[in-house]
Amino acid sequence: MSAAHTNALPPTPDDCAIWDIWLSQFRLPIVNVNAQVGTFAALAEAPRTCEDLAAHLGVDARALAMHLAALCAMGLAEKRLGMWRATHLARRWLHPDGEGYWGYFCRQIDRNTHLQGQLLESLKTGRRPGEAAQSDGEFVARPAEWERGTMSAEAARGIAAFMHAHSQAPALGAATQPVFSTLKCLMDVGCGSGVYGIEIARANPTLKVVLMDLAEMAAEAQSYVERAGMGAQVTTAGVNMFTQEWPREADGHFFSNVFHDWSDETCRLLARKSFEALPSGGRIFLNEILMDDEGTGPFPAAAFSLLMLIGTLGKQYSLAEFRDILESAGFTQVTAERTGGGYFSLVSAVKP
Ligand SMILES: C[S@@+](CC[C@H](N)C(=O)[O-])C[C@H]1O[C@@H](n2cnc3c(N)ncnc32)[C@H](O)[C@@H]1O
Repeated sequence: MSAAHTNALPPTPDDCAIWDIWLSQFRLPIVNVNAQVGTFAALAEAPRTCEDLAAHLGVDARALAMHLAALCAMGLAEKRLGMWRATHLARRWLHPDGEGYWGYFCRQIDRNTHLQGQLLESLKTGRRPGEAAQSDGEFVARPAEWERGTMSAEAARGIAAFMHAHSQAPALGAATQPVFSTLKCLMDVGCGSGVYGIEIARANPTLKVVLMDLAEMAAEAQSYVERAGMGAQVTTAGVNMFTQEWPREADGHFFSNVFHDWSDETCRLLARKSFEALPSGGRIFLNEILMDDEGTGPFPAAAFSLLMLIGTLGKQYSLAEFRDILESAGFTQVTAERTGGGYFSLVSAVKP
């Protein structure tokens, strides 16, 4: 298709259908892994908290919480007053003693044994599948690159292309948010290809944008800036957000899909670093697919969270969890809105 033809297409920021397609690969393996560890049988016997259920099954409670959210979103578990139980569907069709137990069928029809194995291991251990799995799964190997604080130019190119695809629509959605017009300079921290900073700059011609990432990724983002013809407004900075001083000129810090890569403790550290570097009145933004407050879904957030479990040190957070993290650093006025960019929401808070 020619560029002219592509540009003539309506500029929709909605790519939810594509997300539904790729996240659907998690559905059957989640059911099979939970049948295997005994989740349905245990939740058919008695309602239990996530922690009690984890102890009963001998699995990791944090990982189990992510599975329960996905099972709830699929109609197989429900949460009432903090207690989880199997729904009538799961009691009838997924209890191993039930007449017409679907477990045998689902197990045999599931061809995605790779994902099944990764989900099972991480559910049992609470950690990413081991080194052997990391070498043969593309998206598993990639985050390990940035955790070392450095990467090859080739790895940066691959990660940027991967991220660019899944971030183009949500970047268009984020860019329409009026709050960015109130800022002078926005720093896109952990920018990847820079797609968010580029689109937000395009929508706000007086806004200066700094794309910040590890040196190799910042160099890669520079090529996206040049291709977009946005060099007059958008610059890049190679900075390790954990070990180096942050540039100080920005009155807004934007993180997309960055907090979800890290533990609660590391997110608190990032929030503190942002707070220190912002002026009074400055804003922090977290662009993420949010879990609901109860940890009961929705499915895209729960499945994406499981991808984080097997590939990173993080998970998808709820607004309640982000509020706690941001307030612990000193931020106030924590709010969130769906941007219209796919499933993403923009969390925003202010440094008093
Ligand atoms: C999941 S990607 C998100 C990219 C982009 N924000 C997006 O949503 O498309 C996480 C980004 O964080 C960056 N990152 C990881 N560790 C970093 C560090 N120590 N300093 C700066 N950036 C880092 C990675 O290089 C990567 O580009």
